[in-house]
Amino acid sequence: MLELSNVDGFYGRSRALQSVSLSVGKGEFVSVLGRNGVGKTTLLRTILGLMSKTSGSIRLDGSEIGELPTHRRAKAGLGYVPQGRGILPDFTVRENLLLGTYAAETSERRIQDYVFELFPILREFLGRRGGNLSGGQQQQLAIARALLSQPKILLLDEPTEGIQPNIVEQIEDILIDLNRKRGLSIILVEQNITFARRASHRFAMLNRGSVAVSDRIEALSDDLIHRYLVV
Ligand SMILES: Nc1ncnc2c1ncn2[C@@H]1O[C@H](COP(=O)(O)OP(=O)(O)OP(=O)(O)O)[C@@H](O)[C@H]1O
Repeated sequence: MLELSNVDGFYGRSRALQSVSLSVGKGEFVSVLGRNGVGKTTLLRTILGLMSKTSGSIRLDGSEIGELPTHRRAKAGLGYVPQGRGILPDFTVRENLLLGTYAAETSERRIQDYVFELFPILREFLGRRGGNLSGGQQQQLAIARALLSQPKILLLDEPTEGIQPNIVEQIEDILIDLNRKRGLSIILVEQNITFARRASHRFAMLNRGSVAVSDRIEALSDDLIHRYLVV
């Protein structure tokens, strides 16, 4: 479904991603792991076309998307939940949700009911300003907004970061359900290893901008965690 080969990403002249190859199959859940600053966010931004300079090949369902602008990649099927959620604080929940529909391939601007079935609180708060929601509610809004772009693959950057534990569990369960029951492919950037282990089929461990190890999640040993994650 999504195939990266020999992808580089640059900030100015500094190469933050080095020759990254990664593939995510249809219905697969892949976690991208690694210490702070190894390039996890940069990898997602590169896939989405948000970096000013990149090279290498990014294919979605066999078509090269690495040269397309971000909005075309979104319409091709990439959904994004950014680090920090990216909610527009002065827009209402309804307006934030509608933004997601603009990234969908269809021209229909409708908030489909299933996002309210996943996140009932959003229906209740439709008229509230996004900035007045709690962190956990904003994260639910960010996921719902991304789903309204009708993605084939969802890219999430640390969705459980800074969120209260009971909501974390709810968000984890919903992401696992979206993958297992609806077959949505997922790339998850996570520091929360317990969640990554529970949710993922495979993992890619980044180190200094490169993929150090890529394997089935069962192969994520304590030794690997010690070598690449423990500070
Ligand atoms: N806007 C930027 N300009 C220049 N360098 C940057 C920029 N953003 C990130 N970097 C550098 O690129 C490297 C990778 O950063 P990135 O944010 O992708 O790491 P990360 O693994 O997502 O870290 P974290 O877990 O802290 O979010 C780091 O060395 C960082 O300092």
